[in-house]
Amino acid sequence: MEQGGRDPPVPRVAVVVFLLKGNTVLLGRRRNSHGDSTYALPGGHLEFGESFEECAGREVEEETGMKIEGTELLTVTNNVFRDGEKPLHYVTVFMRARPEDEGEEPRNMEPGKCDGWGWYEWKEEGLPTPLFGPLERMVASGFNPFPTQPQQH
Ligand SMILES: Nc1nc2c([nH]c(=O)n2[C@H]2C[C@H](O)[C@@H](COP(=O)(O)OP(=O)(O)OP(=O)(O)O)O2)c(=O)[nH]1
Ligand SMILES: [Mg+2]
Repeated sequence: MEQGGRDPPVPRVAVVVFLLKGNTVLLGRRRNSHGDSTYALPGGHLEFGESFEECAGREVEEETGMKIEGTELLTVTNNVFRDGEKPLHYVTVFMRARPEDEGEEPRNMEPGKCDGWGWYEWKEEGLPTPLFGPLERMVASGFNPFPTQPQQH
């Protein structure tokens, strides 16, 4: 049985990636029983024995065909979804990374799960709507996935 369908249900670990290019992030419109039609980051379930960095690289490649580098941990959030058939609970690990090849464009490798990928500026006017709940809450909290500029002395 799929772990998410366990009875009683258990929290699962997801790893998702802010893939950064210039001042944009990569988002795709979800096709899924929860968060359907909302814009979300590439990512998925942490597999047994995997590091966060390995999971990030694997999920981005599976979903977009792109290889990533400079993968770093940003933050973790706790997310309960009640919009689908069954409630789901994820501890979501947010990473950031850059494309290995900045000139490469993402491909929609899993068209059943995503309508397609695009680069969006990380500011309220630049982001598509609706955003996936966990992402929406991060925007609302003022979270910035970009590296801060080194202090000028
Ligand atoms: N893809 C994605 N998942 C997110 C985000 N925020 C967040 O909390 N999650 C959580 C809820 C998702 O159900 C969970 C797993 O990601 P997913 O739904 O894309 O799973 P998937 O089909 O790619 O998983 P997999 O079987 O390929 O491992 O991660 C996000 O921005 N993007
Ligand atoms: Mg996914």
